[in-house]
Amino acid sequence: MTQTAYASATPSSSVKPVTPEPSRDTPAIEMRNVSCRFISPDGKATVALRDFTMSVARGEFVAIVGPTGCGKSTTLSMITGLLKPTVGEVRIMGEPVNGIDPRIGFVFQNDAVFPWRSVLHNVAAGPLFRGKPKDAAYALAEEWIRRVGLDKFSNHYPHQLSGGMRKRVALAQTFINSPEILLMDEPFSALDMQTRTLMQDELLQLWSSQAGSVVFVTHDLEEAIALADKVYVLTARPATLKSVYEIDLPRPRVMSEVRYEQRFIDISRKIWSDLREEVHIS
Ligand SMILES: Nc1ncnc2c1ncn2[C@@H]1O[C@H](COP(=O)(O)OP(=O)(O)OP(=O)(O)O)[C@@H](O)[C@H]1O
Repeated sequence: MTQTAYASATPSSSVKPVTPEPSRDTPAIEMRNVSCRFISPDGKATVALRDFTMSVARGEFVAIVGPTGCGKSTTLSMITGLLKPTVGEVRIMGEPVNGIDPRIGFVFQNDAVFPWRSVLHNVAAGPLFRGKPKDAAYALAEEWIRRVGLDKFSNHYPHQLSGGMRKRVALAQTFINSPEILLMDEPFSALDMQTRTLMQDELLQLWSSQAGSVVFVTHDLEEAIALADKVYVLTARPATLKSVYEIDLPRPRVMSEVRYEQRFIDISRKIWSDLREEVHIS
């Protein structure tokens, strides 16, 4: 585990020139000295993020933790292009963010499933929307439904499924589009502990079968450490980057076991001592 001080983040002079076909070395996501300020209708300013720098490599799994309301979701919104930074720059595969990018997939706390569509129609919606022929889209949807263990529930509607099953639908809906970048905002926080552990295992299996990068926002430090290659710790609002930890736990990781390993406990203790100060401030 190595800790990188914020001040030692890569300087902006090392930004590589934009090329039509970025090399595999170009980070999937780069946020350089990004700040975000909201102005309310009565003119009050809220600084949600200040001078934030992050680089996510191809295929890397990054988790972001920080006190409530510090600016974690705001960070994801800027990667999606839904929100523009007030200051600084966000790049995707070496190019400035320009609107909604089809290479990016999302999974949020609330399931983005259509309640009036069956599991099959929900999972097929993405490929159909992207212009895939109907037969191919439904065949692919069936394949993904099988991969997330819902083959017996293809014709069920979301209200007939448990929270964990709906989350599986959400994962199938996202992974079917082979996203190069996956953004996850507290995706499992509404689930009970046991289902949550199963879903974390499932996520790691799906992620290791594709070459995508993940940015995973969570309140749960143990979840962040168990899943990620790197954990970014944010300060209390206005959030700045406090520290970055590389998580050197070997893969594949088994969620129900990894938390009991001594190395995991040591890493948790170290990062928690950093995060605790911020949670107390907020
Ligand atoms: N559109 C907006 N307009 C005004 N203020 C906003 C807007 N979006 C977020 N904020 C404010 O910016 C700050 C950061 O919000 P954000 O949702 O990014 O925090 P968070 O770390 O994801 O929170 P949580 O941990 O509670 O999910 C908060 O104070 C929030 O009220």
